[in-house]
Amino acid sequence: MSTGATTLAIPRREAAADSKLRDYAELAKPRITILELVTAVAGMYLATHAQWSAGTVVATLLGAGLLAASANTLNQYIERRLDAKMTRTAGRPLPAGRMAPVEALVFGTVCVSVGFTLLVLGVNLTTALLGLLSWFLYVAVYTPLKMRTPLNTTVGAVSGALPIVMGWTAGGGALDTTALGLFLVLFLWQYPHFMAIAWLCRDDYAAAGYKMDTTVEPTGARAGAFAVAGAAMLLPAALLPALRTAYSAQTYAVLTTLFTLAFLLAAAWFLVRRNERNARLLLRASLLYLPAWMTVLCLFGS
Ligand code: HEM
Ligand SMILES: CC(C)=CCC/C(C)=C/CC/C(C)=C/COP(=O)(O)OP(=O)(O)O
Repeated sequence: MSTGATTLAIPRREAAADSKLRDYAELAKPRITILELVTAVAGMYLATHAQWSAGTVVATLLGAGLLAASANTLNQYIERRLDAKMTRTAGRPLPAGRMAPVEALVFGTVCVSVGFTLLVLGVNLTTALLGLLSWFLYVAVYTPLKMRTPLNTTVGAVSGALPIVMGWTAGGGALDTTALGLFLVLFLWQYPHFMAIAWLCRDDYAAAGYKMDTTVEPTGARAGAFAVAGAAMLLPAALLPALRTAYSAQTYAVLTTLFTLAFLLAAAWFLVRRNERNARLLLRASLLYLPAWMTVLCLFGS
């Protein structure tokens, strides 16, 4: 009998360790963090034309990844009681009670310390400071502002647009017009991306008391207008990073203009008919737009 108890005990322990690991991963919001890291790789590729050292790539990804994981963890630590009120987030480790808040606090603090140190020592000071700025804006400005004003989105968008610039400076790029162009594309892209989500999750946001564009103006017309404005301004902004390039800039300009127009169309369609289907379409378009733009940028814009 005791043999049976032993064989059963091991898988249970493994399962517990596995679910603990999954909880830590969930604190880092892996899908957002991974896409952020992909943008950093694109920025770095552009600066180095892939003549990069493996050490710098690893240090940049690890450092930026730890900073993003920390920011997302501390955001969930601060919002643990509010997350419990929203269907979308109630199952997260803290609101669901699977993890003690102090555990998340320690994890978030360790990640930001290690991540920042890694960027200072293994990459360069500019990249480390940009990372710290992004972390600070997300944790200390964006997160508390969500309860006060819909302007929170603008602050969140600055934070979310910095990792591509971090990749650029990690690869030796200067804070010049190319860096500004990269920043602007990511900054503007977040308006259609988030206005679609703000519409889809408006009941959740209202239940928790968040001041989002779709809770302070529930018809969604304002959110739709922001989505269209963001996508429209992408048309000139997306051309900036290719200004310094030679012959292939034309191919880049044509392709980027084409799918920015498609993105704009999805935003306009959402503004005109604000329903679940069109909001999902716009969200999906946003998640396709970024990889498409980065691919074209790396192939033809560098
Ligand atoms: C103002 C800035 C932003 C806000 C407020 C925001 C908010 C959100 C929220 C609430 C979700 C979850 C949607 C859901 O559960 O259905 C989400 C999904 C996502 N966001 Fe964002 N986001 C922002 C910027 C970004 C940035 C900068 C990136 C990466 C470059 C990003 C990448 C993603 C990805 C990959 C998803 C996952 C979609 C999925 O679950 O399949 N977001 N965003
Ligand atoms: C290098 C570094 C520090 C990168 C940070 C990147 C980062 C986390 C950007 C913020 C993007 C953003 C505003 C997401 C939404 O959070 P939310 O709080 O609205 O999402 P939620 O409702 O799902 O919690």
